[in-house]
Amino acid sequence: MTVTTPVTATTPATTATPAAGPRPSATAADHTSAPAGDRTGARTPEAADVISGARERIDALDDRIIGLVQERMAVSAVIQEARISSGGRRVNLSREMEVLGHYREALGKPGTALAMTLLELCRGRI
Ligand SMILES: O=C(O)C(=O)C[C@]1(C(=O)O)C=C[C@@H](O)C=C1
Repeated sequence: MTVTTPVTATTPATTATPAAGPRPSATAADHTSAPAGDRTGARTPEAADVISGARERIDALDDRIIGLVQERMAVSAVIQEARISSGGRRVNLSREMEVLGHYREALGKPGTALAMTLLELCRGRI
């Protein structure tokens, strides 16, 4: 089986401190049909190696994504504080429509859901 590796960048996408924390430990379900000590679900050692390596890359990418989300939250807070201090409202719906459209164009319908989650992280629930 061939595993494609579309992401090749190795430089950090942000200077923000990655939010690395403890990862959940394996549950009993992870071990039901795999060799002892294997958490990949692979049926061969070769596949297990591919999966383990790719998972390390995913973990590193997730750390960068989390760092970018935290950076976005901080920048969004600057905007909201400036607007509120000037007498405006926290939320600007026309701008949110632009953000939603941007994500939808790039990622399709699930991109809209992702953008909505990001907006909620950045300005709270409305
Ligand atoms: O761009 C703004 O005006 C923001 O306040 C930032 C932001 C965002 O996080 O993208 C947050 C709240 C607004 O409702 C719209 C967008």
